[in-house]
Amino acid sequence: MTQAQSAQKKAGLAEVWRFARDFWKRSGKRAWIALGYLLLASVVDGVSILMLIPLLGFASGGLDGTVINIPALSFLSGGTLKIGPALVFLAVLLVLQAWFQRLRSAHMGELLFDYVARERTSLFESLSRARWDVFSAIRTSDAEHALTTETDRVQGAGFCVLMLAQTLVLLAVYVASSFFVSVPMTAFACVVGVVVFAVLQPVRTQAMKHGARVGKNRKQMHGTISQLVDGMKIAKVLNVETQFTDRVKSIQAEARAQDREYVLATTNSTALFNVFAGLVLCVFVYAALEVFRLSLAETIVLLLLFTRIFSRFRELQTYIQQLLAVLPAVQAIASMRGELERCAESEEVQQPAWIGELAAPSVQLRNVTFAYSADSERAALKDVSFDMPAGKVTALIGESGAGKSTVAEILLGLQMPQAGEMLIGGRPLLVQEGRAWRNRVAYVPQDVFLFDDTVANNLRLAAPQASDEQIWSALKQAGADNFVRQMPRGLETEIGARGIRMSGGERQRIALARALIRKPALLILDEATSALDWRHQSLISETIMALRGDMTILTIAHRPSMIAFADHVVALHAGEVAESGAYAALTKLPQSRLSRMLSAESAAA
Ligand SMILES: Nc1ncnc2c1ncn2[C@@H]1O[C@H](COP(=O)(O)OP(=O)(O)OP(=O)(O)O)[C@@H](O)[C@H]1O
Repeated sequence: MTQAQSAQKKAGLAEVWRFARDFWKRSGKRAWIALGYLLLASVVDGVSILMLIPLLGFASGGLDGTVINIPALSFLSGGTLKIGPALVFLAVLLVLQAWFQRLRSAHMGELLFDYVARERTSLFESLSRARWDVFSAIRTSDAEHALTTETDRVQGAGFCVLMLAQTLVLLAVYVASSFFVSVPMTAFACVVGVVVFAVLQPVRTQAMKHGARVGKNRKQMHGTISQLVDGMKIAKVLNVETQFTDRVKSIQAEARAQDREYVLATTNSTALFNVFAGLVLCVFVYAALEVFRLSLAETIVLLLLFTRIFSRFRELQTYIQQLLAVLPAVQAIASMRGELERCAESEEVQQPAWIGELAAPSVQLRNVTFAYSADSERAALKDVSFDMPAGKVTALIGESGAGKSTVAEILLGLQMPQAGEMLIGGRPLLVQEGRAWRNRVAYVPQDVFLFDDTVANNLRLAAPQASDEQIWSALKQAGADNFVRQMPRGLETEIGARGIRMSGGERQRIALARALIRKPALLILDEATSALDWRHQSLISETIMALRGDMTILTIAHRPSMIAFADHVVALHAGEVAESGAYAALTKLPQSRLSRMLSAESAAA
């Protein structure tokens, strides 16, 4: 065995032990209760097998035969038993066994359910607590995969630990029972079981490797399939659905090849176990009858116990194998959670009085430099400084990739600049005040997110205490009240997957209403009206103009209609401020970026 193989073997079993200990500790007393019921059921099972000896004695010696040669059972009735009481006793044992097994299964089921629910919730909590820069670097499909498929595999790991505990208990009970019949024969069965278990070590090593490969493959499959489903409309338009199907087929074929390899290895191990068991059984019968001169009844019971002992060894192998195959999922989730926890935002929402009292503050960026990652070739924002006057509307313009959305993320406190600072009402915003600041900011992005829930609940996400009147008023401000009134159940209409489907423009108006209901100090509109027709755009423009003074507003837009009402304009170019000034002043300069943008738009119109 090479050094690497030996290290892997140790790592594998050490991981099994570590996970089992951790699982047991986390499951608390419920795991012990389940094990207690299991122990009771197993002891009853062991005794009922031993009961077969007197029963077989009756069968072979006639109904008056009563003497049994087992000291362990002599306490029952001084070593003698009649058929009637023996059968009643056996029946009671069977009922008890069934009842204990039922209690054990119920406890195990609840235990596993709670375990996986805790794992999933805690991973979700870690994701939701992570800093935005860390969260946004994770692919959506990877997060979904970890929260669904991988967490289900963790449940499988918990199940294997319970089954391993059960197998060990049963093994102990059967070994103890068969010791009462014949010590040497029991020792023989145990030695054979241990030897075969040891011989199958390479299969267990393979199981762990397979588990790691499966985790990687399934993550890739999940990511690709979710991308293909998202892109189905484009596939249809381009008439390339078959290419999509081919890609699914190819990742499926890869998964199939891996699974086949694993199934072959594991079924080989089971077959090997069974062949061994068959051969050893023959030797066993010969030794019992010819060497140890046991009675027929004792030999039959020993055989029964022997097959059970051997089956337990096979189960040990199977469950350890299965556990090793799912342990990579446990490790992947633990490392993802650890990573996220290290980058968690402070949970505490420090609510400094000055933020709570803000009405429509001035907002300034001072020499802000920001790069998405330390090794990125160029910074998304370079030494950016501009002012958003208190209670006024500032328009942020610039070509695609100029850095407008990055500015929005910094203003929202989601990203912290590597250099420079943001001043709110003249005060710098500290890292730990980011969450409190977001309570006072509303944001409407281009890609609107709405829950599959009622209209009212979508708005109450931003203001849980809002009354129906307040909701209607926000909808009216956003120009959404008319179409909501026409919906079958008004505010209580389900939207999204479970309810009616809305147009892009309608969704944007609901999202705007959700932002307005918060009565924020700063409102950020990031291409928020791109899907609206001119009539609704001008309606929203009027709403925004009316909000001037109540809040400070930043509008990121390409269309003149969403800029025309701005007091102040900032133009970005390649991450730098290229121009900044009053709207009226900039429009008077024919060479200003704003004038050129407006004239290009009107020429295109
Ligand atoms: N999550 C990210 N990770 C790495 N780079 C990013 C990320 N988001 C944006 N960038 C890069 O930062 C730069 C500025 O992007 P940003 O989205 O702020 O531009 P924008 O002006 O909003 O563009 P658009 O008008 O097309 O939305 C671009 O070069 C972009 O590639």
